[in-house]
Amino acid sequence: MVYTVKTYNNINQVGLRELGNGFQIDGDQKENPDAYIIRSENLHGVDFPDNLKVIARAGAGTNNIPIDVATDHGIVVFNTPGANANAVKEAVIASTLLSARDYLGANKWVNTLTGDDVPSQVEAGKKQFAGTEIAGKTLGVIGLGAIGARIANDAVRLGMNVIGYDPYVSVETAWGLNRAIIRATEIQEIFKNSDYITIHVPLTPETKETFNREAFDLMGKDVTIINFARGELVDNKALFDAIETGVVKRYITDFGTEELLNKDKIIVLPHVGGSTEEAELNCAIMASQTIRRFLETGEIINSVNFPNVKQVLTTPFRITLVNHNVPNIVARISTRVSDAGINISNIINRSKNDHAYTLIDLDESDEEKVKALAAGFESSEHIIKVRIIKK
Ligand SMILES: NC(=O)c1ccc[n+]([C@@H]2O[C@H](COP(=O)([O-])OP(=O)(O)OC[C@H]3O[C@@H](n4cnc5c(N)ncnc54)[C@H](O)[C@@H]3O)[C@@H](O)[C@H]2O)c1
Ligand SMILES: O=C(O)CC[C@@H](O)C(=O)O
Repeated sequence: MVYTVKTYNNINQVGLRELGNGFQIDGDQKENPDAYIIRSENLHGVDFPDNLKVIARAGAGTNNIPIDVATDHGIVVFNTPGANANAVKEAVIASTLLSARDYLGANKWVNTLTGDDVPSQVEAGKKQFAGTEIAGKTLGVIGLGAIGARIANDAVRLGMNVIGYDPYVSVETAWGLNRAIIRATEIQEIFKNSDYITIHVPLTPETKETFNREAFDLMGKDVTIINFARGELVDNKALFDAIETGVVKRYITDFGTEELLNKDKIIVLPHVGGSTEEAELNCAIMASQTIRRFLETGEIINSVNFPNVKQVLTTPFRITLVNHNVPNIVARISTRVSDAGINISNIINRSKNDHAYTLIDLDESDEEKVKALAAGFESSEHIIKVRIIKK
C-alpha cells in the first residue's frame, strides 16, 4: 500500500524522509491525497478531498485549520508540540534585549556617519543609545507551554524576576518550571507588575485581543510587549494609544499588518520565530512520524482533535473507525463484528466531545470477510470514516 501526501509551504525535505518508502509525496494522486503536511497554509473555506484522512501541521498553531470541519469529515489533525519551541524562545530572548537597548537604532545612526573622525563622532553621539539591562526587571509570561516555559526558565537564569500565568498549565510543564517563577492566578497580575510581557498561547476566542484597552490601562509606564504567538492577540488601536501615552515603550511582533509597519516604537518581523534549520527539521520529522504511525498502524499521538490511542497491532487486520460519540455505539460496533462471524481480539474506543475513535483488532485472516465488515461500517449511521489496516 502506498500512501500519498500533499505538502504545502516549505516543509524540510530531510524531515520528510521519515515517511519512509510507503509514501509518495506530491504524487500523481495529489488532488485526492491521504495526507496533508502544512505550515501556515490557510485551509479555512477549502474543501477537503474525500480520501483525506490526516492533516499534520508542522508547527504549533492550528488556527489556520478548520478543526471542527476536519473532525466532522473524520480527518485527524496533528501538530508538532515543542518542535519549534527553542527557536521561538531564542527569538523572544533576542527581542527582550532589543527592547532594552536600541541596537537597531544605534546601528542605523552609526551607518550615517562619514569622514576620518567617525571614531570621535561615535564617542560624542553614543549617549543617545544608552539603554537599560534586563537583569532585575520583571518579565510576565502569558502561557506556560512549550515556548513560554522555556522562556520563563531562561529569563530567571538571565537575572529577571518572572511571573507566569497559565490556568491550564500541564503537570509535566509545572514540574519543569524554575521555583523562582511566581505563579499569577489572574492575568491582571501580569499586566500590573511587568516591565516586559511575552505571550505564548494559541489564538482562540478566549485569547483573542488579550492585549486590549483594559489590559493596557492596568500597566505602568514603559512596558515592552512581545508577541510571537499570533497578531490577533493584540487590539492594535488600543496598542497605538498605549504607545502614545507612554504605557508601551516598544511592541515587538512576528505578525505584520500594514498599520504596524514603519512605526517608531514597533519592530515587526516576518513570522520567522520558528524559522531555523533546526526547528524546521524537527517539525518535519515529527509531522512525518505521526502521519506514518497513524496511516500504517492507526495509532494517534499528538492529535488536536482526537484522543491519543496506542495499541501494538498483533492480529492480521485492524479496522479503525471515526464515529459520533453516541450512547451504545461500542455495543453496536461489537455486534456487527460478531454478526460477521469475526472474533474481536481487542477494542479501544476513545472520545473527545462529539466524536470518537475506535480501533478494533480482528482475529481473522480472511481479507474478504474483513472487507465485507468494513463495507458494512461504511454505510452505518454514526460512522464517519472506516479504514482497514493489514499487519
Ligand atoms: N512565531 C512563530 O513562528 C510561532 C512558532 C511556534 C508557535 N507559535 C504560536 O505560539 C503559540 C504557543 O506555542 P507553544 O508551542 O508554546 O504551544 P503550547 O500548546 O505548548 O502552549 C500553549 C500554552 O498556552 C496555555 N493557554 C491556553 N489558553 C490560555 C489562556 N487563556 N491563558 C493563559 N494560558 C493559556 C496552554 O495551557 C499551554 O500551556 C502557538 O499556538 C502558535 O500560535 C508561533
Ligand atoms: O511554520 C511556520 O513558519 C510558523 C509556525 C508557527 O507559527 C507555529 O505556530 O508553529
